[in-house]
Amino acid sequence: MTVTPSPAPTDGPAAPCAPEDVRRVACVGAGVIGGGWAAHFLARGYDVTAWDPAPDAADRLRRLVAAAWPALEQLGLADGASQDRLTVTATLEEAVAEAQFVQESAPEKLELKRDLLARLDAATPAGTVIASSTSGYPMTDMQTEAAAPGRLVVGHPFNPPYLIPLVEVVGGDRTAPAAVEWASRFYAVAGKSVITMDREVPGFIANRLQEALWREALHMVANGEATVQEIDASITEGPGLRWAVMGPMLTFALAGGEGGMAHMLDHFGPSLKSPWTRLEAPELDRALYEAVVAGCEEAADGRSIADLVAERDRGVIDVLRATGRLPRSAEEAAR
Ligand SMILES: NC(=O)C1=CN([C@@H]2O[C@H](COP(=O)(O)OP(=O)(O)OC[C@H]3O[C@@H](n4cnc5c(N)ncnc54)[C@H](O)[C@@H]3O)[C@@H](O)[C@H]2O)C=CC1
Ligand SMILES: C[N+](C)(C)CC(=O)CC(=O)[O-]
Repeated sequence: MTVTPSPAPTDGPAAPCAPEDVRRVACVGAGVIGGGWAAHFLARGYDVTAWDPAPDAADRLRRLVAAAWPALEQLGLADGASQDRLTVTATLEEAVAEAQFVQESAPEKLELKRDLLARLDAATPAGTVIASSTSGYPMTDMQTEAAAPGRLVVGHPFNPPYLIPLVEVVGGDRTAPAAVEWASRFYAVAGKSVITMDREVPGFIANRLQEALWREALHMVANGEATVQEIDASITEGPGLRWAVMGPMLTFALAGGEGGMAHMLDHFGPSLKSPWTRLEAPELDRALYEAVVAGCEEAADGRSIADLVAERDRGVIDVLRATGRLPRSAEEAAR
């Protein structure tokens, strides 16, 4: 993981301020992820301006932030942090007019992202870094319409951005390396755990891995080999418990006993040639779609989405505490 210092982007005017001096962040697109980002930045004591074209966006955003707030109080709010520091604006231009950092979280549609990033670039103070939450589009493909593409980066979060620390940062062909460095430093200052990638990779790192798992899960549902509930339990009762502590590489190194990864590879490496994986994604036809949706409803067992969000948030906080990423008690926090 690389987190680098904070020079200004090199093309065009310098960034208006150092990452440490940012006070005002704009969140553009305020659904699940934009709302989660807004909650995170508010909890970290920033002023947040937000814009979303949906007619009910302001109410929806305020509800999302209010629902996240108990979890954020448990994590510990920054001095001065308040939901009152959120301003929802009537136009995109107002949202970004005084922004020192912009996080774009609009729908995952390439043409929409291209146009929106160009519009943001035209409206945002010169030099201010603009990050996209995209889950997979390379910035090279999204920055084509912007007049100053050098300040556009990907800042890929994980749901919910106010609880899951990781953000993957990467630029496109026309991004100034200094903008990538500035964004990485800013996210770190804002309390995120940052992986700065030095090249564009399909799916970044974590989604590339998640998609491999997801593809196999869909194959198993499509072929009736496992139910939705069995798939979820196979992770939450199995490897998922280890993955919160140690990633897949070190976890498997331990599978080699005293011999570590070298023995693990000698022992199990040849089995990678077995046809365990199906590599091609299955056809997401109506039958598979309905099987997955019905399976999730069965797994929810009457719990609403709000119930599940609260349950997830409690669980993630417990895991963060148990693994020492958060203080376990008030005494430990004071030390
Ligand atoms: N949902 C997830 O788990 C994750 C999503 N992402 C990425 O975050 C971005 C947003 O995804 P979600 O929040 O899940 O979607 P969402 O559908 O919950 O929210 C999208 C929001 O964008 C608004 N919107 C529509 N057109 C817009 C425009 N032209 N300009 C600005 N806002 C517009 C919509 O009204 C909606 O409120 C996508 O790029 C997605 O790939 C990244 C990580 C995780
Ligand atoms: C489902 N998703 C591909 C949009 C998920 C992500 O991009 C990251 C996450 O939250 O797991």
